[in-house]
Amino acid sequence: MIESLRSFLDRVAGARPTAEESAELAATLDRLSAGLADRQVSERERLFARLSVQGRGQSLTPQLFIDEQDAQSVTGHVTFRPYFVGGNGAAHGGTIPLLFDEALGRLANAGGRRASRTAYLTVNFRSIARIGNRLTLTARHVKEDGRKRVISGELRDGDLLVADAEGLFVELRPGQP
Ligand SMILES: CCCCCCCC(=O)SCCNC(=O)CCNC(=O)[C@H](O)C(C)(C)COP(=O)(O)OP(=O)(O)OC[C@H]1O[C@@H](n2cnc3c(N)ncnc32)[C@H](O)[C@@H]1OP(=O)(O)O
Repeated sequence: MIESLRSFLDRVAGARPTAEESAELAATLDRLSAGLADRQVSERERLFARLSVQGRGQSLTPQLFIDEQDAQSVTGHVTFRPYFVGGNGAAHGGTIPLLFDEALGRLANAGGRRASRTAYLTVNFRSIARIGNRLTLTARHVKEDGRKRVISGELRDGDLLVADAEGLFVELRPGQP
């Protein structure tokens, strides 16, 4: 279902429907939304945003496929689809930190470590992330100091460095949301 939603969003991003077609589509979408009105459940019960599902079952985030992961590092790949275009064939700048937050956050909480949240995330944009290109993401656990975990990451298009990032993740205290 989420994959169909992603494909639809890609088609919307690439299309220029007529006013009449837009109105028809809007009516169809409103009908689909109404169909889910009776199926609203708590966050825990939803399919959306689950770590166990590839791409987290979430249409918001660029779909990150994990190739290898242990407690110290993660390697994966991602292709920014048409939905993520910012302009001129490049992914929207905001989607790169989104991807890093997802990847670095996963690693920060991997290996039996207790749950943490992003305190800061610094991203350097080195070259554009081209829509449709398969990019490689690597992240590694740099250091740990009490509740603080520093994780770094790189996004590459072949040998070309697209972006690099550093995040601080702070372990949550019991009861901290
Ligand atoms: C597994 C799922 C994959 C996806 C994961 C994605 C993760 C996320 O995106 S989480 C959502 C985004 N992040 C948030 O919403 C976090 C909002 N902020 C908070 O909740 C809190 O500020 C939080 C938890 C980060 C830190 O607060 P708190 O627990 O009170 O820590 P606090 O006592 O202030 O600081 C702890 C240490 O971290 C340091 N620190 C905290 N924030 C920062 C910061 N922004 N920069 C530098 N240092 C910081 C403090 O200086 C302190 O250091 P020390 O122990 O050496 O004195």
